[in-house]
Amino acid sequence: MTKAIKTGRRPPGGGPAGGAAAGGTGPAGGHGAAVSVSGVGIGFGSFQAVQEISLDIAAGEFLCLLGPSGCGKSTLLSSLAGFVPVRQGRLTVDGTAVTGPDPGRGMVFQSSEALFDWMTVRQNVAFGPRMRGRSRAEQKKVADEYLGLVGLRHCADRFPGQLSGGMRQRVQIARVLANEPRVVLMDEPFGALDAQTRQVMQEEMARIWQASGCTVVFVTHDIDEAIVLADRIAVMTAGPAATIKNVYQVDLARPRDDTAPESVELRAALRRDIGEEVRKALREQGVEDPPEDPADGPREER
Ligand SMILES: Nc1ncnc2c1ncn2[C@@H]1O[C@H](COP(=O)(O)OP(=O)(O)OP(=O)(O)O)[C@@H](O)[C@H]1O
Repeated sequence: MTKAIKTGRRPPGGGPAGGAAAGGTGPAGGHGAAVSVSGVGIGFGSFQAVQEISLDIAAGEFLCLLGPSGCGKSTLLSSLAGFVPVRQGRLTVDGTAVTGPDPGRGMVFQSSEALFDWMTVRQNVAFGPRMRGRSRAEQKKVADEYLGLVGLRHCADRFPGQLSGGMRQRVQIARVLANEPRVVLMDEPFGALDAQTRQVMQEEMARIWQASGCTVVFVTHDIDEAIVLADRIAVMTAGPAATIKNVYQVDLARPRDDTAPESVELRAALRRDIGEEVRKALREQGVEDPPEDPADGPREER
């Protein structure tokens, strides 16, 4: 039986649910790492963006971070990437403290401008292996392997500017995976795509994740996207000093059926959580009577 279970504020670091290829091996034999976020606070100057964040993410798990705009999702992801130091608490990957960027933690951004426009698609994907001193033959082999995984081997000799937005995002994902990361951090990677392409990319992402065996931390505004992709969904409170409001286990068979009663129930719970936080933020901004249903308020979630 499938079910969605609210596991509360500080869940134990249980393994992935839903029968995914958790901890499996990818095309290059990679596998996910366990990520621990323990009592983490992050700030900028006098501003405390997030505080007391604790999450244990199992090796090979797909965790979605969901929350109102500006609550600190990207900030937490940037700290996991090693770009922003934490002020309080500790971040570890397989028990080793995160102290800076590392190729073992790959980041996929919302904008595919991160690609090198003057390089072909294959050269973009081969960039990491090239930097690591792999031979030309190995670079090509790895690039073609990951381009195959994202369904773009036929585009290897094209330039990014000759591809659609969805294709460019797939190249970005292949480029990150070619570094054989054990953790992939994704910051609204499909946020700039049209609805149809986004849906296709979500299906592709589920397949790529299962094939690669990576641990994924995926930031999104989109409740439906989180339900399609996640083993667990961590909902953040509104900032400043945002923290984890609730964590939901998504024990739904893959591919996900968004009309299943459990999906409908989970969507309602997530909308309620986000709605409460959006209304709280609006009240703090001086809006006296924010709308009851978040769907009537700012479109921070779907
Ligand atoms: N470099 C920085 N300097 C100062 N404040 C920052 C910096 N980066 C982020 N912030 C602040 O930290 C808070 C969290 O920002 P963040 O971008 O992490 O939120 P978010 O949840 O990812 O938002 P969105 O969903 O809109 O992308 C915001 O108030 C933002 O203004």
